[in-house]
Amino acid sequence: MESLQRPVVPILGAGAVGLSLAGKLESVATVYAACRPAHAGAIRERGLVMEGIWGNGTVDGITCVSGSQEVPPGVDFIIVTAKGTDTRAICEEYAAVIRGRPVASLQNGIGNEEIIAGYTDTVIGGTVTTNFSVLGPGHVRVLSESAPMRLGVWSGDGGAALDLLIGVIRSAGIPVEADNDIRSGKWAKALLNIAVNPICALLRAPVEVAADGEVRETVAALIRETFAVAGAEGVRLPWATADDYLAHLFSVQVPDFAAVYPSMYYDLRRGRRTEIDLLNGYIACLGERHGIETPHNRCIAGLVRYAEAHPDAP
Ligand SMILES: NC(=O)C1=CN([C@@H]2O[C@H](COP(=O)(O)OP(=O)(O)OC[C@H]3O[C@@H](n4cnc5c(N)ncnc54)[C@H](OP(=O)(O)O)[C@@H]3O)[C@@H](O)[C@H]2O)C=CC1
Ligand SMILES: CC(C)(CO)C(=O)C(=O)O
Repeated sequence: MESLQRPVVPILGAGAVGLSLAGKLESVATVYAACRPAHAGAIRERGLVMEGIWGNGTVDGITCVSGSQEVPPGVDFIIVTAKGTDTRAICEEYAAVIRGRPVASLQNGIGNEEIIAGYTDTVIGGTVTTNFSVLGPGHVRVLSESAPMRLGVWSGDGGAALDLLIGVIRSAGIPVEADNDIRSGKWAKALLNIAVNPICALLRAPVEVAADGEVRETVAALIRETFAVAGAEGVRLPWATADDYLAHLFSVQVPDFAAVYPSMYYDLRRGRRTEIDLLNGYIACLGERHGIETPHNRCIAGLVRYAEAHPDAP
């Protein structure tokens, strides 16, 4: 069957992550990238330009689309890489493509899979611990891979879809592992984003700032509060205590990403909404529900919301 040899994969919300993935998957799959017109125009004209650890060069053969009518029926699986603030809107826009098909999310934060599950039965949760950025229209850069991609069935009868997805991603040369508790996996990835994304966005600094003597205690407090909330939610994190995770953060993750800027930094720089309410804002909200104090997460979420609302502030 042709689709088994060269699966058909729409990527919804193709920016830094989605275009990089499209560029990599193009060698093994037929890729449709739902992206903005500026990216589509540049890619149609001269291909996708990639640089960094996923390869340097120009990738031809990605089909850019601007609506569900441009995607053929019966796709193999869909990957969502829009910001969490756009998940519902892009699912609505591509509902006809999504319905009845397996859909994977590679987004950060908590809550995307629940939204996607409103549009299809089989949802695959995912995490990607690599740095991606957009350098210009149809031009992306990939840096600093700290852990393999992780994918696991979130809902539905997704075992076969998960195997296919992992096989395709692996054959494209991307390190990937199955995760049999992807709910915890999403929280485990969110710890990194809760720790560094808002701090780097507000301070306009790369990830190394998280280890600075003036900042480190705030990062530690964000994580301690998150562990307390995760415990109340019954989430089993891979680290027994907040201090165990903080040791990993400061010895592995911050050094791995020291020189790069997280996605939230680019959101604020570009005057876009951030994912703060799927990260620190979400922890503050859950903390309130459980009667757990989360002053640091509440405070930093408020600062990010202020910065979102005042994009021209010096
Ligand atoms: N960047 C990174 O290093 C990493 C990011 N992530 C996560 O991956 C997700 C994506 O992040 P990232 O790639 O950085 O974000 P980007 O903003 O670079 O990419 C998302 C793209 O989707 C576009 N988009 C949104 N809605 C639509 C639509 N309806 N049709 C077409 N295009 C649409 C956006 O356009 P517009 O901006 O105009 O709305 C944007 O170009 C986030 O959840 C992020 O947290 C995870 C790991 C690493
Ligand atoms: C891992 C990291 C920090 C990579 O940039 C990320 O997830 C993000 O930017 O949102």
